[in-house]
Amino acid sequence: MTTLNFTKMHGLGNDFIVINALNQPVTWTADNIKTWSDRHTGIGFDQLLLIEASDNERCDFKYRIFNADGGEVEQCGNGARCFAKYVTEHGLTDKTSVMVETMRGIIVLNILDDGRITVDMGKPHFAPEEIPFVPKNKADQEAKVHMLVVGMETIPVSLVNMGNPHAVMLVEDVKTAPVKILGEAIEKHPQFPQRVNVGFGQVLSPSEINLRVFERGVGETQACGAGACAAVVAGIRHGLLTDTVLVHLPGGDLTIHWKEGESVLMTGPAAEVYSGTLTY
Ligand SMILES: N[C@H](CCC[C@H](N)C(=O)O)C(=O)O
Repeated sequence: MTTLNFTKMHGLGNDFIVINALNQPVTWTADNIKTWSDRHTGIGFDQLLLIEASDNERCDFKYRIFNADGGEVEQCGNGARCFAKYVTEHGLTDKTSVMVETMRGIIVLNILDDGRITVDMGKPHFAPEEIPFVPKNKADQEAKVHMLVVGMETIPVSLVNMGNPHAVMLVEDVKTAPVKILGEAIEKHPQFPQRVNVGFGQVLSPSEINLRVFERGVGETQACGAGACAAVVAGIRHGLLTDTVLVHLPGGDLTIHWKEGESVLMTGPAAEVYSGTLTY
């Protein structure tokens, strides 16, 4: 039998297990992750976060992210805040600004005096090949809003890569949005070769939105940091939002700041729940 020490954490109800590979040997399979993420047969989580050493001398750590379905992905905003809380409160660093190597590049985590964390999530990208998204034709290639054919419906979506792919749509009321049905259909839509995270945004004012996210490889989560960044960036690009927006997610609120040409900054809380030992 193999054992693994883990710590359960969450960012606004988007929940994780954090595994420190700096002080224990770590080997697993995608099937192990699927079992562990199950809320009946395992611990239950949306993503598994792995702490490793970075080969980049500018970085303090390497941070890897695995969805509940076992797939490794490029970005996790709520997870980044939990990562920052973990490495500072478990004695892995005494810094309050931590540079972390991820699959998509370097992110910077800043712990604030009030315990919240601001994450520099990097710059958004929009070109179809950067999402990635396969356009139907030249007009689709150049569009700012893509008309996605989903069954008998045509859904207008804005596409943003935050390190990971996001398709964002506007809804009248998040409470009645068909998140599961449309989320499932769009996540696996053939025009997204790496699948996609699907955001349902309701504009309340130029500085405030409601948002629900159906996450790639997971399903609807209580919150999605990268999804909040993607929704705000899309709203700003369409002239609907100002450069600093309060995002209300089912699990709580995030503050997102972005100006054209800059990195997206996300600020919010992180919580530790318990530590335990996996045996497998
Ligand atoms: N929950 C994460 C996003 C995970 C994205 C993952 N579902 C993907 O496949 O990209 C967040 O707070 O940013």
